[in-house]
Amino acid sequence: MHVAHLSLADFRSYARVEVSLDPGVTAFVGPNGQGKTNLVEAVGYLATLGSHRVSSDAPLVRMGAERAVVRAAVVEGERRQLVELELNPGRANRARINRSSQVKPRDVLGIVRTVLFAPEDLALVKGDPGERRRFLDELITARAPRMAGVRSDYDRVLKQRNTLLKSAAMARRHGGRGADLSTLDVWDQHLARAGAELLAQRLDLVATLQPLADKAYEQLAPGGGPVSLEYRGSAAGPAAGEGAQGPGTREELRDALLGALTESRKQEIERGVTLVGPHRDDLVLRLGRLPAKGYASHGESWSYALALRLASYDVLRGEGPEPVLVLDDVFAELDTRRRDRLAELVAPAEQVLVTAAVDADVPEPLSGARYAVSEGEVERAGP
Ligand SMILES: Nc1ncnc2c1ncn2[C@@H]1O[C@H](COP(=O)(O)OP(=O)(O)OP(=O)(O)O)[C@@H](O)[C@H]1O
Repeated sequence: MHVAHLSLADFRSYARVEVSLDPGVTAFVGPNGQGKTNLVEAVGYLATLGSHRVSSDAPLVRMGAERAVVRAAVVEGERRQLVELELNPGRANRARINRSSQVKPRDVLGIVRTVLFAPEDLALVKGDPGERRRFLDELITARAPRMAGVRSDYDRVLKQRNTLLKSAAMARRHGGRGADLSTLDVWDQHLARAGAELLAQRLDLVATLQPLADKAYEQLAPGGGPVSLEYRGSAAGPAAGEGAQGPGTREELRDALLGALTESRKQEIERGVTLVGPHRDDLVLRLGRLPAKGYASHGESWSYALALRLASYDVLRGEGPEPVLVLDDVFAELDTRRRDRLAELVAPAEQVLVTAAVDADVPEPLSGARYAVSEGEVERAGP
């Protein structure tokens, strides 16, 4: 698939901007802070309903404006669809497909598919487990958009369960008899059901990613691997991910989560927080025998992050419409060898959007359409 037209209103620094795009490579080039990333961030938002830079929508709305609108014409084979998202921080966002009446924002997921490479990706390797969970969850949602609903169910149940545990912990600390925990069993059931679904998808994804990430790393840094991915579940036992060879059944995973919740209940009531479940899990990335986090060099960490994104691209491309590749400011961060390898690997994709401060940062294999971005103006600069 490719994005044929992007239209923004009050998004980030843009009051209004219209950009027509062709398949193949398009580079947005211009000095720092001119709005290049803002453009590709909007494309990413259509694919994930989130930004790769911020966790809330408020910074995406132009300062002083009330709402932002992101619109795109998306072409998949013979089919052309128009997707529109209206961002209303503090209120519900709205969405439309083909100028229809309103749909739920989640209904647009799957129309635009992206794999986005950005300097922030280094945190996949060096950052906290939350970064890697987000990576996995965004990818499982791109593979199966209905997972957006499962994720939000899980988050909602977790929040309610935590509120209950917190009030129990507070009551204990203040010498009371403790809060009414009779509903905890019900929350456990809900949490285990949504958690098992999430876990099953994550385990399946990790098994699918593993050989692809290893191959991608070898292409980027020959001889530097192997890389291996291990899902580390907070609920002990193979069914829940610890040392798992493959995903267990939903029932096995649900039972493992329920068992772990029962085991840690006393501690959870003391601490006032849910201690087991997919929200506490991690993806351990190894390079050779060592964990990449804490051991890999800066260059190796970069190669690892790029390999994870390339593997994501392979997964999505193998299962559905080809995603748009977005490379936001990554080439300036790489040495010549890695930069050339990456460029060769992504060049054949149906659509590649690149941002760079100067022309020289766009490698040769990615020569294509150019837009100059300066002071909020986006102008075709070639060819
Ligand atoms: N909500 C907002 N309202 C108005 N301006 C904003 C908003 N969010 C970001 N900006 C402005 O957008 C600019 C940053 O744009 P962007 O991140 O796209 O830059 P860039 O061209 O990619 O730069 P670099 O090469 O440094 O990454 C900054 O000047 C910032 O002040």
